[in-house]
Amino acid sequence: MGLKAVVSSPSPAFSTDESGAVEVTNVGHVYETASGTTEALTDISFRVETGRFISIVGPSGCGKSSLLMMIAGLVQPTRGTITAGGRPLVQPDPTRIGVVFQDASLYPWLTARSNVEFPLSLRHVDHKIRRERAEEALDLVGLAGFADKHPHELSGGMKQRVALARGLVQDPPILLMDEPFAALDEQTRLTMGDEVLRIWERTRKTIIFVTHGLSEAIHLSDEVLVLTSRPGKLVDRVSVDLPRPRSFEVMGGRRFEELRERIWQRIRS
Ligand SMILES: Nc1ncnc2c1ncn2[C@@H]1O[C@H](COP(=O)(O)OP(=O)(O)OP(=O)(O)O)[C@@H](O)[C@H]1O
Repeated sequence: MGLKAVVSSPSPAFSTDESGAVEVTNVGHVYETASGTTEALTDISFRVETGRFISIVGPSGCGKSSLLMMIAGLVQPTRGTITAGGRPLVQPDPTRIGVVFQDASLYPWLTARSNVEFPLSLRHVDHKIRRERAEEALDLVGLAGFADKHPHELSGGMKQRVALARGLVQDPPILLMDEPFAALDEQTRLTMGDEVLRIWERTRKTIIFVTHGLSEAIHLSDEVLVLTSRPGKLVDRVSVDLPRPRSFEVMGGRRFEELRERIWQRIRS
């Protein structure tokens, strides 16, 4: 089986497996454009252990997406270093890091299956294996019966599931998600959050999730990283000490409110 299912409990307190670890050390990024320079991020350092679910929150424009793009190897930091699985990433490598963006970015002329297969076709993976892996990934995201549909035949939530399947198809130990559900209605968003948790508990990938939703960040994560406004700096790491599964009662409780308040205060400051 390509997409490894792990049956032990999620969120180990300590993991010696380095494959899904992410280490960001003194990272900064300055964009240089014709109209001038923008310092997006400054001096960011943190480590994420294998199998942890981390969210990144902060005001608009504080550099959350830039940070994720750097971890993915899509943008190079202008300062500092980033390692994934103990090694630097000088270019995108979907076998090490899968990425899911807000916009599903599916090819409209391809079926769901072919969209998911696409990164494997680029690597000239054998047709039969490609198909098997794509179907396995679609199954994992709950779209087993929809492989032959085209994007226009799918709802917004289903398109995001296809994008998630595409991010998972090469079974990377690390998955980066940049506001993946921001364009969805609230109900679909909640369902998708539960889906991601189910997949995370089954596969135990390291997940780094960017969101504007503080409740969403608390609901999903082991830890929430809080960035300040531009240039983004890491001002707090909030450990979410709520039991899992995060039931309706847990999410409506006093501790949840305390965590939300702390994160909100840090963002405002
Ligand atoms: N390619 C680029 N060229 C120039 N400036 C950029 C580029 N990408 C981002 N920026 C600038 O860098 C800063 C950080 O942008 P980024 O998109 O990383 O922030 P963000 O926290 O993800 O924002 P949002 O929450 O609104 O999505 C912003 O001021 C943005 O305008």
